[in-house]
Amino acid sequence: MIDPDRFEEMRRLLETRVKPSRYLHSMGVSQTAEQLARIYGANENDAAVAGLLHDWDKALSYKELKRLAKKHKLAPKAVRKQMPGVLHSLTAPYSLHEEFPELSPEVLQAVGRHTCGATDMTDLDKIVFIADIIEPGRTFGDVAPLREAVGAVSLDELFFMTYGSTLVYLIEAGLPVHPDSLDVWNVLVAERAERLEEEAGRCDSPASPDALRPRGPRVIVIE
Ligand SMILES: Nc1ncnc2c1ncn2[C@@H]1O[C@H](COP(=O)(O)OP(=O)(O)O)[C@@H](O)[C@H]1O
Repeated sequence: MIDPDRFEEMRRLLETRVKPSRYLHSMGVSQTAEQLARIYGANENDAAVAGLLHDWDKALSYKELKRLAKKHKLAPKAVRKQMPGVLHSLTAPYSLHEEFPELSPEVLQAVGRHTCGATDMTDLDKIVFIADIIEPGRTFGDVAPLREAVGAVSLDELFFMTYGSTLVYLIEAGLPVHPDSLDVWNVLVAERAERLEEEAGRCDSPASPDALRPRGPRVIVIE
């Protein structure tokens, strides 16, 4: 738990570290992540802190990011060379741990996964990833359906939609995609198929045993 005074200190340090537009984006991600955590029952303090600090390493040059990524073995050479834009998320847990040793592993992990995700995302990881895309300051891409889906669909479904939209965006823009992202996507597709199958098993589809039961209140079960 980061207390309000410490949060305020982190906020001020971020403001002096990154450019104004990045600072505003970070404030938007922090607030959006906190709201998502409230809606989906995750830790609001962790979400607000991870959202605030997720772009901490955007202040570093590509040269420095590549050096850190190589030092900590965070990305293969092809990724360091072809898509240096993803490196800030991978290096940030190391930089933030040095700067703020009290940050929990959960918060550091969510920061580290905010760009490319992972095959085993926690709810906090998903929340920070989604907040980065849908915070109010984001104007690019078609984020409206994602914003409309908040609270109307499960967190897993919202993350599936958000991850898919970032991949579509990258491909349509002719940009390279991190090689691990296809693994992430395939896990999300498989997990979603399981969820849909479970849901279909619970509702009155012709294939479900429920559909064969008599309609109307013929039997009242009192538990
Ligand atoms: N899976 C991915 N593979 C390769 N590049 C990606 C991937 N996801 C995002 N990017 C790119 O990485 C950069 C940083 O993305 P991100 O961290 O989401 O944005 P921001 O730092 O503005 O919050 C962007 O240029 C984005 O297009």
